Amino acid sequence: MESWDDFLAPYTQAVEELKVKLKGLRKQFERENIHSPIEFVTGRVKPIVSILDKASLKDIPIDKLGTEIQDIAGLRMMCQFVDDIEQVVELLRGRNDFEIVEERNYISHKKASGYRSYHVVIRYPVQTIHGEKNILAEIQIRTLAMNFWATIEHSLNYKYKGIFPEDIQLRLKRAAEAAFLLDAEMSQIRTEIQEAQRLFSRKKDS
Ligand SMILES: Nc1nc2c(ncn2[C@@H]2O[C@H](COP(=O)(O)OP(=O)(O)OP(=O)(O)O)[C@@H](O)[C@H]2O)c(=O)[nH]1
Ligand SMILES: Nc1ncnc2c1ncn2[C@@H]1O[C@H](COP(=O)(O)OP(=O)(O)OP(=O)(O)O)[C@@H](O)[C@H]1O
Repeated sequence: MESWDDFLAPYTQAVEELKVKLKGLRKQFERENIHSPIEFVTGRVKPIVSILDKASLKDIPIDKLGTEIQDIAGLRMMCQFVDDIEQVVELLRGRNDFEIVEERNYISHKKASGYRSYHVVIRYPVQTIHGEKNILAEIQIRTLAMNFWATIEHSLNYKYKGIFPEDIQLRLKRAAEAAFLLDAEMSQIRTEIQEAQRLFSRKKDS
């Protein structure tokens, strides 16, 4: 079997390239002075311990890691508003530098934990000195509020090793709903401000 360094090299390459490409989208919106549906982008290569944990949990043989674990290369795109998420997904669907292999909508179908995000799994071609290598990468698209909840829940989960007491589970679910309500309220405020601005400029013109 190849070394971890050799195995992970194309994933590292893909994460670096995709970070540049996806951050580039934000820059294009900024340059054209229009609201960017992308607030910021992060990426990481899955830590080896986490790959091994997932493989053992899901009974994945070592020679199938690249095909069975979809998030060895992971990107995350944070949006201000829930509506921005659909716009980002449309932008991804329109690209021709990778192929979308799966979409998972955990916004309309939230997870039992309360987790919300939109996941897009892509097949990305990495150019290597030995030719093209296709790898899978997972892009998670979420609002800042969804990210706030998921980040804290993830770090608490780590401390509790995945098994929360029931009352904590319930409170986390409620906190996820509170984050979702906050998203809805921010969208509503934005719509009202936009309507007021439209009325104001119409009055000015007449
Ligand atoms: N904080 C948090 N993150 C989650 C939760 N569920 C999923 N995620 C994120 O989403 C990824 C898994 O995405 P899924 O689309 O559920 O992938 P899967 O292969 O079906 O499921 P896993 O076996 O959990 O990886 C995880 O690696 C996390 O980054 C959750 O309840 N809390
Ligand atoms: N797609 C992604 N983009 C950016 N960061 C991510 C992505 N997925 C996970 N991370 C972050 O990378 C770190 C390590 O992730 P790790 O893969 O161990 O967690 P996980 O995603 O919850 O995995 P698992 O599904 O195996 O439990 C965590 O801080 C996690 O929030």
